[in-house]
Amino acid sequence: MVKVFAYDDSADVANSVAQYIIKIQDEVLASAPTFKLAVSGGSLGKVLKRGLIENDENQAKIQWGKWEVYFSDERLVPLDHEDSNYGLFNEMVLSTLKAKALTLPKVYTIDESLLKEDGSKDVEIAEAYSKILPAKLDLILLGCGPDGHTCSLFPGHELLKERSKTIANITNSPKPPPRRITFTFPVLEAASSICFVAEGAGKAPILTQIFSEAKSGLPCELVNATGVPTAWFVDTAAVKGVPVTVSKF
Ligand SMILES: O=C(O)[C@H](O)[C@@H](O)[C@H](O)[C@H](O)COP(=O)(O)O
Repeated sequence: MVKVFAYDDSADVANSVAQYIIKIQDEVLASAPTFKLAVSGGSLGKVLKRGLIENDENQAKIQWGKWEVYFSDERLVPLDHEDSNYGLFNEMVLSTLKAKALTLPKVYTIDESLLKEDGSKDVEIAEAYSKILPAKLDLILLGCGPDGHTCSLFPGHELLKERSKTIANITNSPKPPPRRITFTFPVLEAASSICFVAEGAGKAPILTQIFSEAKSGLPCELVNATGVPTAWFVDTAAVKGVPVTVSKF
C-alpha cells in the first residue's frame, strides 16, 4: 500500500507529483462533482506551483473550479502572516492562478475572526474547522519534518492518540509557532489516498528510521501503517541509504 517514487531531479519530482494528483483528480471527478484535497505547509507549496502551474501541460488538465482545498494543519496566526499555511498556498498557488486569470479553487481556511492573542478561542477554531471538513478527503498531501512529524502531529505527542476529534488544537508545538490546529489520525485513516513529498539529503536519516523494519512510532511511519494507499515522492538524495524499494510513477 506504500509506494516510493524517486527521481534524481527536483523538477521531475514536481512533475510526477502533479501527474499523480491529476490522475486522482480525474478518477474522482468521473463520478463526483468536486475533488476534495488537503495541503500542508513547508516546501509543498513550491512543488505544487512548479508541477501544477508552471508546467503548461499539467496546468491544462487541472479542473481548478472543481477543487475543494483544505489544510492538514494550520498555524494560528492571521492568514496574511508569513507563518500561515494558507498564506503560503495563497502566495505559491492562488496568486499565480489569479495573475494568469485562471479559475480559483474553493479554499477552506480557519475562521480568522476567532484568532485571539491569548489563544482563548483556539479550541473553537479547531471545532469550527472540524465542522467544515468533509467526512472523507480524496487526497491528503503531506510533508515529512526532519523529526518525522507530519501535519502538526509530533513524535511522542499525545495528539497521536486522539480518536474523538477530527481537528485538534495544539498549544505546545515543538516547532514554532506553538499554537496550531491539525488533522488527527481519524482524518488520515478516512482518506482515499495520501501523498508525501520529501526532498534533500537532510531527509535521509529520518526516512531511514521511518522505513526501517524496527518500529519507531514516528508520525510518518504511523501514516504509512494506516493501510490508506500512500505514495512518497522523493528525490534520490532523500532516499540514499534508506532501506526501501523505489520506482517511477
Ligand atoms: O508546520 C510545519 O511545521 C511545517 O509545515 C512542516 O510540517 C513541514 O511540512 C515539514 O517540516 C516538511 O517540510 P519540507 O516540506 O520543507 O520538507
